[in-house]
Amino acid sequence: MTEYVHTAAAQRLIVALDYPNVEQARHLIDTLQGIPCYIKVGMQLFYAAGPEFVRELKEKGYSVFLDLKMHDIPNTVKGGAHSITRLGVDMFNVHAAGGREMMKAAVAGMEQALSEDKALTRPLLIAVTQLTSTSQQTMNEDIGIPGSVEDTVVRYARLAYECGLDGVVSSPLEGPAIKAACGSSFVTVTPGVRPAGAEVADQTRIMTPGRAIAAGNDYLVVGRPITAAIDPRKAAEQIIEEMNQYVND
Ligand SMILES: O=C(O)c1cc(=O)[nH]c(=O)n1[C@@H]1O[C@H](COP(=O)(O)O)[C@@H](O)[C@H]1O
Repeated sequence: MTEYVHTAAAQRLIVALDYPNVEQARHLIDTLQGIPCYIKVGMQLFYAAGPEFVRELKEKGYSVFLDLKMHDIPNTVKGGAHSITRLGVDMFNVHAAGGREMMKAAVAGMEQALSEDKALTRPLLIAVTQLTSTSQQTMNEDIGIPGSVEDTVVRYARLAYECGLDGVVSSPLEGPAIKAACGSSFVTVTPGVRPAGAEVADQTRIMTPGRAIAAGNDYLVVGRPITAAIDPRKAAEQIIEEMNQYVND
């Protein structure tokens, strides 16, 4: 098989399979065949399709981000991280707002699974900071966290770093401040990506794919600009081409 033309860029695109059933998810996967992108399975699909579909994606050779955003007491999150790691995913996440003990418990659950099954590869464990749908006003007035979104995101990122996590989910806007605080190898996974002119919908902190990569972010999460496009493959390829202009390796 010939290698995909923009492999390095494609591997940094995480396509969010936000679908209600396996049939629709499989259809998109078939449409994207040959593009070496990451696939994200979130709550909607996982609660409908379960771990079996995650295994199917792994068998098809995809890198999988299981986005269940755990946020619970440390013991429960430890158990969740253990079960998720055993599934063999490549990336999963918890909410940084769960705090230090909860994030350390997630690391412990993951490490326990890795020590029990040496065939597993260590996944990236990522903390959600402030959701990309959250505006400054919502964070200050509804959630009740004072200050700027960027300061809050960086505070969460530092905490996640101290707890031994591999990176954070944030908007692409905060990527440079996170890297400055936690180092360039601390991974930034950034939803809130919208090609110029695309429907913004419920996202508030957004950037275009090219700018998000140029800002130094590692992975871009894109859902509806691909899944709701008339031609999803073309939409994905256009995003990858735009990313590719700023990818150096
Ligand atoms: O953890 C995530 O993936 C996530 C965090 C966040 O702050 N914002 C956010 O949009 N996401 C996810 O990223 C995807 C974005 O989808 P679109 O807005 O359709 O591109 C969705 O699957 C969200 O669940």
